[in-house]
Amino acid sequence: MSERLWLVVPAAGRGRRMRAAVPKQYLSLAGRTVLACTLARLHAAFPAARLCLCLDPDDAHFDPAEVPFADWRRVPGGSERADSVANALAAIAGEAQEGDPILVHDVARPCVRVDDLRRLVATVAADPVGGLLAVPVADTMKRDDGAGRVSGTEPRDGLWHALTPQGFAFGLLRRALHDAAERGVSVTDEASAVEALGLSPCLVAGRRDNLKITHPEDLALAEAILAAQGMHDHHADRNDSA
Ligand SMILES: Nc1ccn([C@@H]2O[C@H](COP(=O)(O)OP(=O)(O)OP(=O)(O)O)[C@@H](O)[C@H]2O)c(=O)n1
Ligand SMILES: C[C@](O)(CO)[C@H](O)COP(=O)(O)O
Repeated sequence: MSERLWLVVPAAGRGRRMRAAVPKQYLSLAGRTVLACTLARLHAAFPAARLCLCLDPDDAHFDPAEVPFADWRRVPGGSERADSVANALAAIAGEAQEGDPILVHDVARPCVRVDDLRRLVATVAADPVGGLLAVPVADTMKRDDGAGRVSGTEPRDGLWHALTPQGFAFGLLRRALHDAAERGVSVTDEASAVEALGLSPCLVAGRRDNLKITHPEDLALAEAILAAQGMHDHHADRNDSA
């Protein structure tokens, strides 16, 4: 499976909400960078996959030594996350087959577990549309009134947090992102572009500790999660990157 698997890792963001001196993918985590941690997890799960790493063309922090994959390429990021992913798909258009599985995973999600990665790939490989890792909402959800007060409580039955990775066939995903861009539909994940085609991706229940490092407090959370995950995945990562 992983021989023909393409991994697209959007890593061209500026990390504005993190308010750090460098983009958040280059902050230190578990003795490495966030980027190195995330790529190590992906490589532990899919060592033979082909990696498209979306980077800001002006990225001055990237170190190619942090990439454990044998077959990888750097792809210019775009103005939005969806543009970065679309650029990656355009970069492999001459090699990828319509049905090739594309797995898109945020570089900002270094705590994803190898088991979840492999379960998602196996599930979407057998699904006619594709799908995403997600977790059911566990908190009561409030909508604000724009002035810092509650305007109402949203029903949470059937509500999920979309995570990554998200997996779809190359042809479908490229068409979905192109159509969304053509129609001016803003999408913040791959699944919403596929939904805009009228399709329904499958939800694959994942772990709640698949945190997206977004705000300053998230880095310490990620450190604690990786420590709590112990030698299992961490050992696999270390073995992988040794
Ligand atoms: N033009 C962009 C914007 C984001 N990303 C990537 O998409 C993922 C999710 O985006 P987000 O968490 O919003 O990262 P940033 O855009 O860097 O954060 P912010 O919105 O706070 O600036 C990240 O891995 C980020 O690097 C990307 O590849 N290209
Ligand atoms: C793709 C994603 O991680 C799913 O939750 C999320 O949509 C990314 O959003 P961001 O604003 O680009 O971080």
